[in-house]
Amino acid sequence: MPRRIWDISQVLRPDLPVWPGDTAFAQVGTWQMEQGSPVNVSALTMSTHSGAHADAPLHYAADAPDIASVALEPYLGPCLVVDARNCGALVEPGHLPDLAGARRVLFRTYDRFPHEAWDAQHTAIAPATIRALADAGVILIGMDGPSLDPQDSKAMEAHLEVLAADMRVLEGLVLNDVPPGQYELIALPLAIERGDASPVRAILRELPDA
Ligand SMILES: Nc1ccccc1C(=O)C[C@H](N)C(=O)O
Ligand SMILES: [Zn+2]
Ligand SMILES: [Zn+2]
Repeated sequence: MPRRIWDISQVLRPDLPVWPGDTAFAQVGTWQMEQGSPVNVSALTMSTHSGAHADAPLHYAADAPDIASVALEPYLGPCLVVDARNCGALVEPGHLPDLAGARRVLFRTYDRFPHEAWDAQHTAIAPATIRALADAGVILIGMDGPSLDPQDSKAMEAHLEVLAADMRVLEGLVLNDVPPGQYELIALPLAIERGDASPVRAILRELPDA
């Protein structure tokens, strides 16, 4: 019996909601078969933070590693999905379940992911929660919201806690159809030189039978 896969990625498309003022996703044909080319080739324009993506430490620290330099281990392996839909503005330490030794934790904050419109009021992760996860040995934090910090944050406190613990980040995941529990995460970033982030094709897969 094949292990079930949940695709937790957003579809990258021209009307993809992006951070206010950020680069819209665009795709332009450069060679087209309908114009006699033997192949179709296109060019993409997009924010590094489009859709489901992995932040590089470079995003929140000017001299920190780019996305091409980070080790890949955090982005694949056992993972805990947590239902954090009723936490209000911030996921606080008191909202954490027993992590059961999880090294990768994904937070679901939406009943239904807002595919059609940017959510400026998205739930964020309290800095104290990041610290509690780091103290528990977590190496990767993911969420369905577009940022660990509130949209109007200037201090970027959650990201700076991630930096202090050298944790890795996934944002913009789609967790609508994923029950809380244990999975295998696969969400590898592209090796983009000087990249402050990279889109990922993120999936969860049923764990193999014990
Ligand atoms: N596109 C941006 C432009 C400016 C500031 C933030 C963003 C974000 O998308 C938030 C980002 N994903 C983050 O890691 O917090
Ligand atoms: Zn980001
Ligand atoms: Zn971020």
